[in-house]
Amino acid sequence: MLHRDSASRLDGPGLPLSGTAWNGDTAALIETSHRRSEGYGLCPGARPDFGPLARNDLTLLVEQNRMLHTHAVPAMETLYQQIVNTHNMVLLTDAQGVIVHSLGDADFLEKANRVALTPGVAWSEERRGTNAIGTAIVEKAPSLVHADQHFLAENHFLTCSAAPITDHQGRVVGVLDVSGDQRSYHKHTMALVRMSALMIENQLFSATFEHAITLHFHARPEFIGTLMEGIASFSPGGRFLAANRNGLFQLGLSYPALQSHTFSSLFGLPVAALFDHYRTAAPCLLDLCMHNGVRVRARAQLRLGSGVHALTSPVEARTPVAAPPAARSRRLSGLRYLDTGDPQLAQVIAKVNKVLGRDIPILVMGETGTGKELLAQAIHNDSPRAQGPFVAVNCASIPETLIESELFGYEEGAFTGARKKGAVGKILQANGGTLFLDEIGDMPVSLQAHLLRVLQERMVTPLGSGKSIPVNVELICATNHNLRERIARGLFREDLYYRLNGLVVKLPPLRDRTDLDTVVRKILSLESDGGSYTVSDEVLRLFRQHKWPGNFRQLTNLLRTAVIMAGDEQEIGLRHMPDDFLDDIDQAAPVASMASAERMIANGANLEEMELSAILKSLEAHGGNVSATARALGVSRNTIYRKLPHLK
Ligand SMILES: Nc1ncnc2c1ncn2[C@@H]1O[C@H](COP(=O)(O)OP(=O)(O)OP(=O)(O)O)[C@@H](O)[C@H]1O
Repeated sequence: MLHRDSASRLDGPGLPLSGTAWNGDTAALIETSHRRSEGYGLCPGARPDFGPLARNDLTLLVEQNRMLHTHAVPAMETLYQQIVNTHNMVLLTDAQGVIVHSLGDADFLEKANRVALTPGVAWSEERRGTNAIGTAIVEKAPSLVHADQHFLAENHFLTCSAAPITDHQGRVVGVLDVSGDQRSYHKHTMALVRMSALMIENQLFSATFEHAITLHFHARPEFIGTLMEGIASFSPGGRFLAANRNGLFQLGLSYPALQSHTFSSLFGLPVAALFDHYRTAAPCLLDLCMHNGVRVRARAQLRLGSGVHALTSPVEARTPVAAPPAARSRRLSGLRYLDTGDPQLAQVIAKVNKVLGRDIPILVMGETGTGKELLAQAIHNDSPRAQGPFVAVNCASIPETLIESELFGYEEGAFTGARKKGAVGKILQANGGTLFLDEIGDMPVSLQAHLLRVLQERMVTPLGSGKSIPVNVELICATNHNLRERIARGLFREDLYYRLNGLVVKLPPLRDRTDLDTVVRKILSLESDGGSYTVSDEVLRLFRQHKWPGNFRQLTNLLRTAVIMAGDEQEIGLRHMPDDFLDDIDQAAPVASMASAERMIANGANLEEMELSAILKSLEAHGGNVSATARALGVSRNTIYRKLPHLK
């Protein structure tokens, strides 16, 4: 019997895992494969002598397949433990079917050697006729070749189950196979091989996309973290990079089709919202709606720079947020980058420049998203401590019970649940560099005295320890609260306030900035990796009128989406704006239309032309939707059709 993968697609493309699910047209497949074998000039009765590779060539082969070998061996060993003493062996081949590694039962090895089931020997169809390895490569699907289904008579004593191992582009990079005495055939072997191949594929995927944002998702939360989960990777800017086999299946798109997608176009959320989600105290699984309307639950991992940061704890989540991709961080690195022509900001930068390296604590005030953290990072980068660490702690996102140990660290056994060897607190981690305490206004009052003591004594005493450690950090704090008001309400210690506010600077909200045009150009260039996108005059005018409650965060996300929407068009127009922005604009429509009407009157337009222009603009803003346009303008759909009959 030869079976090809025709598994039910209920749970995923590589599953279900029971051995009963293969019901392909096996006779036809065998026949086709046998015909191919004849076409290669092979003869069933022949005993071809295809000797293994010389030792040096085998070493080279293993080296060429180093990554596959490294990630496959642990899975092979686990698989072998399942079938030990069943007269079988586990084999790994390269993409051409040459055996790279093998593990086997001693009593079967002698027989296996007879037919050269050993490293260095090729098991492609061209060399050995119909066989599970070679046929899996040709068919790009799991294959089970049993007894006399093998083309060569000398292989009839074998039963072989093989599954191809593919990379993130669906290319076969190797084959995993279990071969044994045909009398030892077991219907579950194929399922085990398929599971192990999937495990290897996922390992390879993780290693390939080590420095990417990775989303683990499934419609059923209990499948996250299992072989069934979909995995998709994105660049730090949100561009789709790759998905594993189950990820492609759940997304319902091929790898080439996914190339033009982003995190936001696939999961309906800007990638920055992912960061924000994990800034909360106890991030739960994300609830996302995919582009095809299917709801999935998800967990994200951010792997930027060195090390893996699972976005499951607020502290871990914070560090990567402060570590944007290399190119971007360079451009956003210094205070000069932030000076884009707004006089209020220029003053902030001038003040900050004067205290750089003077050991004066800086308190940055400003609404959410005005760039407080970016300013703190720029101060650090321009300071004499630039080579030291920059450690950011968001006091609002760490649960009250954890903040003390996060900041001050703890000794082994300091409290129930403490890690075996204790932990170094954030303050000590920042030693020699800068400690950025974001949302300082939210720090619990009970801890404020402890922090004040550290700042005054410049010594940290980890929880549960009698030893104080000297510490040298530059402190920058940020808040969007009015701290004086909090002092009056007894929520913030006055003595700490005076210790923190060496220099107080206030970042202006985006709506008050006079350099919006430059800011937009800068963000567009960043978001398109140096591309030459521009925004239309009309969009810029609306930007100037908008209140921007989310400030830079909102503008950055909006332009990121708009760049993707614009694609090859270089000018971003209203039609590229997200719906929620247009809804806000619609509410401010009277102001907008009055401004354009004034301009048109100045240019000598008559009433009819102005009316037509208003309709066309509204149509553009509503993506050509006549009903929405009519609603926004307070006229009937018929009126629109009467004015623009070509729409009918
Ligand atoms: N001047 C700027 N130019 C370009 N992008 C900016 C600028 N300032 C801030 N941003 C972007 O806006 C987003 C928010 O910035 P940041 O986290 O520094 O703001 P914040 O004031 O600390 O926000 P929050 O109070 O919510 O923590 C980030 O993605 C940042 O890169």
